[in-house]
Amino acid sequence: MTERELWERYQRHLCVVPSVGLTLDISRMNFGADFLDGMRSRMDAAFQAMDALEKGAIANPDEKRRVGHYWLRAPELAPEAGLKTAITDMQAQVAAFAKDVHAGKVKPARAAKFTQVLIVGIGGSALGPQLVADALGSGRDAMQVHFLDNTDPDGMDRVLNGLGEQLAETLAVVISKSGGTKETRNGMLEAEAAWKQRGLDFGAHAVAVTGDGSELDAYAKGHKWLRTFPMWDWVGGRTSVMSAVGLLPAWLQGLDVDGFLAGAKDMDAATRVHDVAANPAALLALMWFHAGGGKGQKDMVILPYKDRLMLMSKYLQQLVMESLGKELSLDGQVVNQGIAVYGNKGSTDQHAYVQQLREGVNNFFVTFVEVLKDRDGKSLAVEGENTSGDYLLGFLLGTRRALFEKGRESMTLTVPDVSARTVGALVALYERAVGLYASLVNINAYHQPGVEAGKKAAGRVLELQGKLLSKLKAAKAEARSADQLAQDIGAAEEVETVFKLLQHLSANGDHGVKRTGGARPAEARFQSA
Ligand SMILES: O=P(O)(O)OC[C@H]1O[C@](O)(CO)[C@@H](O)[C@@H]1O
Repeated sequence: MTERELWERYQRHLCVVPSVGLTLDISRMNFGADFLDGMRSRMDAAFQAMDALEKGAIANPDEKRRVGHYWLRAPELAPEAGLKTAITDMQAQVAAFAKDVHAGKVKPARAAKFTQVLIVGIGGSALGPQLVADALGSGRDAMQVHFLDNTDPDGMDRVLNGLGEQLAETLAVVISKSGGTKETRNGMLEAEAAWKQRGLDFGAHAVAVTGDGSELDAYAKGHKWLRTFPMWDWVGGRTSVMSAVGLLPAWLQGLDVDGFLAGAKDMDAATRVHDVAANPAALLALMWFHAGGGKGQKDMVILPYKDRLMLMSKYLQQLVMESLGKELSLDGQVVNQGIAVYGNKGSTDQHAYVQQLREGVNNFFVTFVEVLKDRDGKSLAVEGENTSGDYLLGFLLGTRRALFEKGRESMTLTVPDVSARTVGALVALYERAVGLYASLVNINAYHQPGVEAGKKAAGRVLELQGKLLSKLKAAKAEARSADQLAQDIGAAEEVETVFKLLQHLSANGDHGVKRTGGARPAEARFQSA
């Protein structure tokens, strides 16, 4: 194609969303002239499924749940008055609470005000708040936000020790929809211990966001925490950033929550239309289908040319992969669907994996995210009249061209700035695209049965550890091999897990297990010290 023909193709397929100032360029995706027409009936069915979902149909049949994240920014569209009130009440509660915190009406015992927020959560109960905090935050925020999003002891030490004396002015926000996620429970207990160590009452520094009646809810109430805020079964964790999960941290940080919700609402209006050419979510879903043959054969590389959007790929990794990575279709057929997502930020990635994108295995499509506004205020001319921002665009366009020359496909999302409105709009755009794509490939986007297997297996590992420790204590100073110990606890077949457990126990002082003997598994001996 000549440059002129590409320009024509760019204009013909450019999807413009004036309400949020966003455009989606699909001209560098190599779909044929009849692709969009050929997909029309599938797409119509996807639109109808989405319409039904928004009206309150059971869109998550496996869990028999409704899917209501679109109502979070348009409560008036909720199918029942009770749902609408639940949302507006939640919005009012989190806003009022944050106001009281900022004003020092809700205050810690040993400081005039809360100045720091520690969010404890994982997956959808952390990724949204992390994206928003990083995209929109600054040193001038009302409160600074920190995260515990794993059960890694050293990771937690780093954050808690970093807060140090500031724990006295830190508000802990423990977020878990289910209220039973072990990583979050552990983070909460470790945080509680850190507060206690400084003679502080954790409950007077803590709030929870969780489902009514959950373990966390009971703990928070039982330990007289400051407040609990609701989470509902009709909001999925990975689409919860506009529930109290994301709104409470954003309010506390002092971000433009109204703009965030308004951007999403405007994007919802734009992506609700059944006209594919005008609907960027439909076009995204169709391009994903085109690129991967409806089977996820190509990975989605998310490349925002903006530091503030660096967490977008991490956020979309959960949204896309937990939603679309499914073994079974809605009809129960084995389909093993999914699209792998990765990325970081440009132009940084041009000095890392973009080499492979241009010359290596062609198993991906790129989504560039271009942000028109470089910075607040004027820029320095770094070379001639060129600014750093001019370079950033130059690198984006250069990479887009270099990839296209080698037959590697890309799309470009262009937004005016990184503002609350834009981030809200981007979240809403991808939420809708994921839902539509799921319909195109006939899967349930709203459950995550695969995650349970790993959780169950982890439970078994910890059960084995309990047995092992009892045995080691009973055996006192007698050194035994992993094989012998596995037999001792009636788990001969699980000797590899037993060895891994012993290796970990003996590397840490917590349980008093000592390792002697050789470096190879069969030579190692373990005993209670
Ligand atoms: O909010 P919760 O219930 O703690 O769950 C956290 C995350 O864990 C998952 O259930 C997966 O294990 C995600 O879907 C969810 O976002």
